[in-house]
Amino acid sequence: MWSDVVKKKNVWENRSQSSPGDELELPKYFRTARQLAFFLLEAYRTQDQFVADSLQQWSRRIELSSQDRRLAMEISIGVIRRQLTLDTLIASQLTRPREKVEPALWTLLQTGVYQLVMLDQIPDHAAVSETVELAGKVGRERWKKLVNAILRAVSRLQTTDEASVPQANAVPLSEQRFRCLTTDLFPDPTVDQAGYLSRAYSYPRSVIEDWLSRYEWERLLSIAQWFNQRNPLYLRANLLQNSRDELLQELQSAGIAVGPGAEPQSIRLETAVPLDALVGFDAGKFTIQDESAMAAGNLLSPQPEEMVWDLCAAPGTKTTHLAELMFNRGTIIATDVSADRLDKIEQNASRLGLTCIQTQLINTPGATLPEQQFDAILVDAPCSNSGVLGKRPEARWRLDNTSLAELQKIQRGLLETAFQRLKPEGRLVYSTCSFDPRENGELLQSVLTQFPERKIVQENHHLPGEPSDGGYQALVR
Ligand SMILES: C[S@@+](CC[C@H](N)C(=O)[O-])C[C@H]1O[C@@H](n2cnc3c(N)ncnc32)[C@H](O)[C@@H]1O
Repeated sequence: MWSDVVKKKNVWENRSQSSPGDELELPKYFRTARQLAFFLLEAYRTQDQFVADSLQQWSRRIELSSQDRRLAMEISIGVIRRQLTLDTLIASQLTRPREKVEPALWTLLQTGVYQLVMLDQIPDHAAVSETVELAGKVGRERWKKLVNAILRAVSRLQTTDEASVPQANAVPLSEQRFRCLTTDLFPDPTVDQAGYLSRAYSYPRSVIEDWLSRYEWERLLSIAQWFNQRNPLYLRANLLQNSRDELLQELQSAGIAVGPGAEPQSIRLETAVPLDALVGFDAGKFTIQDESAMAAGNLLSPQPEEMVWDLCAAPGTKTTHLAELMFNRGTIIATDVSADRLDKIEQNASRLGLTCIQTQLINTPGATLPEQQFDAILVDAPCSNSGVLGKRPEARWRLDNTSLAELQKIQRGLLETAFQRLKPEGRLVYSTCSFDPRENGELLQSVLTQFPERKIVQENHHLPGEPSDGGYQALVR
């Protein structure tokens, strides 16, 4: 899967380890949101397991209302995103060094502090008492005293005052809304911009320094905030099943707040809606896809009867878009290195009623690359995911130059292979969900020096939040 190509790195890896035999036992059933959140975070810390994967693995053990399930997701994803801010708050109230605190206890403190500081809807007394109680429920009575003391101390750090601009005592809550603390916990943003952004918005300092070299302060504040908040989701209407207007009307009649997006097929969901409330999904009327990703298919604009190669295709969100644009006529060879994820392309194609897609596993012994020449090729390369850090909470902690160098090698190899299979009059789209020029335009330009007959004819640069995910696409002829 895509994550195989990115060096796995656990941000907690330097912490002291629990003593042998001291492991927490996984509950038979998860019956509270906070308990589930805690174990999701522990699975991430100890096994480097993504929250979404643990949820899938434990689905039979989860006995929660959809509201509690959402709270568990909010806390676990929020803690992964905002851990540097939470750690700063916790460490400021501890008298002993962090290494002397059991790692699982630290996780529990993070969940409590997240509820105290970041969740307006949870009263402080509930955040404290529920977290203390959870310590007992996971069999760690001895943690209760410290949890109670630290959470109460963090609660006292908060004031009811809010600021509208960054300052050393201000925790960002939403765009131009900051919670003031009684003391300056973060670096002064007028003196150390990178230090403030890194600590208060929770990003590795090296990432912030890189962004600061490319973007002005105000824009960077918007980007840093955008990745930390809940943002609108987009649907792609399957135009072979219904027009966008028909789908808009159907969703509106079901009481769902929606509006048309900027791409011809896109629909913006104005509020968060559980998937099972979205009428028409099983019937193949739409796919969940960000608007900036839809732009890739539209840029390639494959035509009916063409021979198309989608080189990095799984799980097929873009492949199925290409098939819809071709009115399901012609051939799309959809290749990937992940067999499990290739199955997902077939499931998606079947749900959407698309039959022109042929999947093929590549890079395994005996498997070969497609032999023929293509009219159109999509290279949707594995990348740093820097444009989708909000949707992939773990990704911000994996952004570093070593991973980038590995990814660039793969991206270069994929592009070279693709250009060799492109008909002379053919067209290729290179796309990533990153807004880092080093794996976008700069990389493509350097590959094109080997193919001087090819030229970039259009580039889309999507900055995060303007208006949706960050990403890049280039059309080459
Ligand atoms: C950005 S994801 C593709 C998402 C997909 N296009 C979609 O829209 O659903 C990148 C994909 O590249 C695949 N991949 C990684 N290395 C590859 C390689 N050397 N050749 C082909 N695919 C590769 C990964 O398995 C992953 O599925």
